[in-house]
Amino acid sequence: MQSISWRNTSSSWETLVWALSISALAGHQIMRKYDGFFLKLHASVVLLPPAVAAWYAMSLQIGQMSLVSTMALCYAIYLGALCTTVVAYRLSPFHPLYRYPGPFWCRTSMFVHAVRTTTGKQMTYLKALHERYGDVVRIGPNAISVRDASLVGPVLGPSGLPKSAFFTGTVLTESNIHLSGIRDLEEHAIRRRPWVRGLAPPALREYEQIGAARIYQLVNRLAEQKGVVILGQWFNYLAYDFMSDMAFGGGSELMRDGDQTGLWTTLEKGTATALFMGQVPWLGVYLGHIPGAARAVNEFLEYSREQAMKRLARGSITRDLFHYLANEDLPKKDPPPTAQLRSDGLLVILAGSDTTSSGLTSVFYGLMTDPSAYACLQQEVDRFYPPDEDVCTTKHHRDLHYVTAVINESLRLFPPTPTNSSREVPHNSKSLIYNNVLLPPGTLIHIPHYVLHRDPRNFVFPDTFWPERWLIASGQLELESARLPHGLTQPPPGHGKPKFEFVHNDAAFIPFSIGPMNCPGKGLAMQQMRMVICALVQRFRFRLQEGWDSRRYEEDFKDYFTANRPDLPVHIEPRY
Ligand code: HEM
Repeated sequence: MQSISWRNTSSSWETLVWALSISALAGHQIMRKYDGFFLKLHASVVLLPPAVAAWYAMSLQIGQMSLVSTMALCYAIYLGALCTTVVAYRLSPFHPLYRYPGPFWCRTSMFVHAVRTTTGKQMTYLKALHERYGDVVRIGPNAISVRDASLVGPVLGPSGLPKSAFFTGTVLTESNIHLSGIRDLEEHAIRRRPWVRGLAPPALREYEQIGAARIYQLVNRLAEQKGVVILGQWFNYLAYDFMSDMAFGGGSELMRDGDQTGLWTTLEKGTATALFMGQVPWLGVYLGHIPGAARAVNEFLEYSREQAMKRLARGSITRDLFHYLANEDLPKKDPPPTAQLRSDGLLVILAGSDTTSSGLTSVFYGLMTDPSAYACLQQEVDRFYPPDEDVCTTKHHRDLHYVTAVINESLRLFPPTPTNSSREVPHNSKSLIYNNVLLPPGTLIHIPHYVLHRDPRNFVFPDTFWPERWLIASGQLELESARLPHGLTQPPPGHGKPKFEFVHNDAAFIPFSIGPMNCPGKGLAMQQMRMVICALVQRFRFRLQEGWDSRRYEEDFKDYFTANRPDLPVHIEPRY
């Protein structure tokens, strides 16, 4: 009798295991079809089947276990089957990205890559992967990284692909998302219009005074400093104060008061968490529903939202970027909804401050580690901005060829967004083929700037700071008469060309990205960087702190979507 009941129990469990396994297969198909943010649906798929199975087992008294043990067993069986199904499919030849090589574990879950990003070394990791596996590497179940410059145009250009959900994950919400996270191409184009007006050349001329006031303040503050000065930190403060002027008509005085509330630390902590969430956006959005989760990101988001609300309440005092974002330049047009202004105000700070500051820090690092490049730049600045010339007039900017070359070279070696955000082939599209690379629907494509910029097929001496390459490439300087990178010498006149092939691929230089979702702030960032360089080089002489190992810059340059960089300790001497 006992053996019959045992057999009944065991066959009932068998049935239950089968039912749970089949539910897991169905659950996987539902997840694949509704791959996005469907909290209730996803929660139902994950939680309901084992709960039903446990209730069934308890009601038939299968196994005679406690409720907790029955539930635990049903969840273990179901979730085990679900994970096995998902992983087996992702590893199988039936997966559309099976053809692409890449690390084994990356194929199983996007978490594997997401964890990698927490080291801040995503850019060198991706570079190493490309060196090992080739131009197309599978870095996630549905994600590839591409190192082929010929794909930049098709993927990012005018008829390129929409953005992925990366930014949705970084800001922990899919509602009221800022411009950068809008995935629908038409909606994105409409939302971008005020940004384009507010960052077009006529508007930039209006901002010159706002920018100049902050730069004079920086020069005065640096003149007061004694001993070692952490230059990168001053650039952070400058960029943040300036972008707060642009976004909120003021409200930040880091250069005057220092970072007393730890705002910059919050920003840096926030970007690290945000980058992780960007890789697994569903997790970011779902965590966003839990109060207290992802605190570092939330603190910064809240701070910026508060500033935007204050600015809205105050109205315009000067013509800043917010003036355009709020349609104040088009009196007949209604202002956008407050939620949109709040999220776009936040984007001004996020997109404009850390990036420009990173670019400036890399420029000064490059100059101080290459004294002859510093001397060339000094000469150019002195020619256009002698001591009695106002450094904040932009009238000479178009003639500052060497300054521009130094900026380009710094952004090439140390792009402020080293790996960029990804694009996605829409789920309802057909497979695309670009230059023999097949992109099935739902594929995420990363084109990491850092990797393209450091590929010797795109730039000769890819790891060397050599501003002259930009002048040679644009025909302003002959290779035969150019200063060569450190350690190389020109053959004497009449003895032919230097013994290397000059390789320079402008299409692979994308620090501001390209296409309809590129950086609309490029003009403002370049204007601001030129002003700062001229102002500082006109007034001071910089040198690295003795004993500071300059290799640390490369080693400690980190990719948390925007780049964290070493502090750059320097000595400053006034020139007059
Ligand atoms: C050196 C400085 C800067 C660099 C290297 C930089 C780089 C970038 C890059 C690479 C993107 C494209 C991201 C993507 O493809 O998803 C981007 C987007 C953006 N940047 Fe910048 N940026 C800089 C400064 C600025 C400034 C000063 C602003 C002004 C507020 C700004 C505003 C934006 C905005 C609004 C977007 C989103 C564009 C869109 O989605 O249509 N950036 N930036």
